[in-house]
Amino acid sequence: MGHRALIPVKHLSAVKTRLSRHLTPEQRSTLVLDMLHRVIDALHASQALESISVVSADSEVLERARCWGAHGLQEEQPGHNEALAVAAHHAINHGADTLLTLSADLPLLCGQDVRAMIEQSETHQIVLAPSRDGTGTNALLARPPLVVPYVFGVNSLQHYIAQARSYQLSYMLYRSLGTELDIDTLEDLMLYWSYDHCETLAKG
Ligand SMILES: Nc1nc2c(ncn2[C@@H]2O[C@H](COP(=O)(O)OP(=O)(O)OP(=O)(O)O)[C@@H](O)[C@H]2O)c(=O)[nH]1
Ligand SMILES: C=C(OP(=O)(O)O)C(=O)O
Repeated sequence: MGHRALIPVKHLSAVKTRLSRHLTPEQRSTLVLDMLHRVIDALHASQALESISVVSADSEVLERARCWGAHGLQEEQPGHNEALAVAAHHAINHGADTLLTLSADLPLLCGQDVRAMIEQSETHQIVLAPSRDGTGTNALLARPPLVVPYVFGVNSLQHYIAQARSYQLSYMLYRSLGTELDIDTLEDLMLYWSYDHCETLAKG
C-alpha cells in the first residue's frame, strides 16, 4: 500500500498570528520550523510512509523541508485547502493509496501515532485526529486520497464527520497527546513546554 504524508505550511511571514501578542515574528518562524522538523522526524520514525511532502508558498520552508528528508512542493493555489487539493492530486498521480494530511504544529507527534492511524485506515476510509478542544482536525488520513474534499478551518472536525456520513464512508477518531496538542495559543505552548521538559527529565 502506498501511504504518503502531506503537511501544509503557511508563509513564515504570516504564521501563528494567535501568538503575535506573545512572540516576535522571528520567534514565531523559529517555532514553526522547529515543530515542522519534529513532525517530519516523527513521520520518518514511523517507517510506514513511502513519502513525505510539505506544501508551502515559502521557499525557506521548502528548503528546510528538503534538508529534513521531505519533498518540497511549491503552493500552486493560494489558501490552505486549495494548496492541499493540488498537492493531493500530485500524490494520487504518484500512486498514493492513502494520504495522511497533518498540521505542521504537532510537536509531540510520534511514530507510533502514525502507525496507529495507518492501522485504523485498513478498516476505515477516514481516520480523523481531533484537536484538544474537539473542534479542529489535526490529522486526516483518507483512503483513497481526496475521498472527501479538504475543509480545514473553523469546526473542521464536524464538517469532516458530516461529509463522511453523507458519503456513507466509514470513519473513526484517533486520539493521543501527540495528535491532540497543536500549538495555537499561549496555553498550548505552555503545555507543550511542560511535557517536553518532563520528557527531557525522564530521559535523564
Ligand atoms: N500551504 C499552506 N498551509 C497553510 C495555509 N494556512 C494554514 N496552513 C497550515 O495549516 C496548518 C494549520 O494552520 P492554522 O492554525 O490555520 O495557522 P497557524 O499559522 O498555525 O496559526 P494562526 O495564524 O494563529 O491561525 C499549519 O500547518 C499551517 O501552516 C495556507 O494558506 N497554505
Ligand atoms: C485549521 C484548523 O485548525 P487550527 O486553525 O485551530 O489549527 C482545523 O482544525 O481545521
